[in-house]
Amino acid sequence: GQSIRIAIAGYGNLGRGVEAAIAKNPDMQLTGIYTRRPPSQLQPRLEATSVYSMEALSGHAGKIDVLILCGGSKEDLPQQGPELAALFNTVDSFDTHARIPEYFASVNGPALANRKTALISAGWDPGMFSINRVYGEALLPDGATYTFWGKGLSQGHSDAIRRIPGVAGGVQYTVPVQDALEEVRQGSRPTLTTRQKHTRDCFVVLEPGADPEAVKNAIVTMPHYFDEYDTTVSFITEEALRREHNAMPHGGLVIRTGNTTEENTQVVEYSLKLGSNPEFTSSILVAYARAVHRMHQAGQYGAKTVFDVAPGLLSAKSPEQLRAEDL
Ligand SMILES: NC(=O)C1=CN([C@@H]2O[C@H](COP(=O)(O)OP(=O)(O)OC[C@H]3O[C@@H](n4cnc5c(N)ncnc54)[C@H](OP(=O)(O)O)[C@@H]3O)[C@@H](O)[C@H]2O)C=CC1
Ligand SMILES: N[C@@H](C[C@H]1CC(C(=O)O)=NO1)C(=O)O
Repeated sequence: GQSIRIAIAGYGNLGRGVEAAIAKNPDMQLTGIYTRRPPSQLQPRLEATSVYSMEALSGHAGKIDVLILCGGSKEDLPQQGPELAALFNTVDSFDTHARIPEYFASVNGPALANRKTALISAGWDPGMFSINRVYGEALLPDGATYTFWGKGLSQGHSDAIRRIPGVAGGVQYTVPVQDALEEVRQGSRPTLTTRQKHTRDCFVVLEPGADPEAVKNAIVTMPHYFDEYDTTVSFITEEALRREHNAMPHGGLVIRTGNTTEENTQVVEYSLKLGSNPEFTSSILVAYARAVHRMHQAGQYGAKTVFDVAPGLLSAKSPEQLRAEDL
């Protein structure tokens, strides 16, 4: 049938990834990129991609089936999510876990009032890891769940660093504590605090004249991002950032160890090894855009999470094909 018309709001790592992911999905077409910067400033991946200013977006509501929000979770999505869910069916990757309940409510109101479908917090964590945490708990009620990330580049934490006054650029790597990972792998089901599972290493380029101590303090005390972790902050040049920190690999795993009887232990593991965090995340957002389009057509309005999406809706295959080929 008619291809699904996708647009991108915000053109950073995710925006570029969504542009690439759409090209891998023949049932979808990219109608345009919308940016808060002057459109002429952007070099889209694909020459043919139309770039518009964000102001043009409201006038284009009739030609977009799903708008994928690629802004930063720290400051962009809290404003753009609720605003755009009033006008479009949306998918976003909001990942400030502690704030998801309030964000869900802020998006649900405008989406319901305007009979739109808004999927929040898609991606891999939150997203695919969330689904596997729920599978683990539901399938093995007597057990323990562990999530480990990295070593890799967290886009959410890198975005949060870049929003600090005086910061010109920066990245954050998440490092799992090997001993903790080993303890879990040996099945001893340890109780581990946030601080015992990961450390965070930040590399920051300062604006001229910025105070390193003030920036370092703003990072290590940042609620929901760094305050519960042992965090290092290193100051580097713009040149070093470009040369040594332009790859965005990541990965991680969700482990559920449980007992179905006293004598039988079961272990479920879901793991990711990502060459590019943004491209993988974007590929997930595009698959969920297919589901959101179908959920909207079925009259399922309001804010949704990945817990509300039947897996079959993600696939380009028909239910009949899925039953015949993948069950
Ligand atoms: N749930 C999950 O598993 C995951 C979630 N995420 C989330 O995705 C969010 C976005 O990540 P990411 O795409 O890496 O963020 P970026 O920093 O690359 O982009 C964020 C926004 O900043 C603006 N921007 C981008 N580049 C520039 C630039 N050179 N100059 C000025 N503005 C710029 C863009 O808006 P505009 O075009 O309007 O200027 C863009 O939408 C993260 O904050 C994170 O929370 C990321 C990975 C996984
Ligand atoms: N949301 C994360 C995706 C994963 C990575 C992560 C971390 O390293 O803390 N937490 O969740 C991101 O923005 O990259």
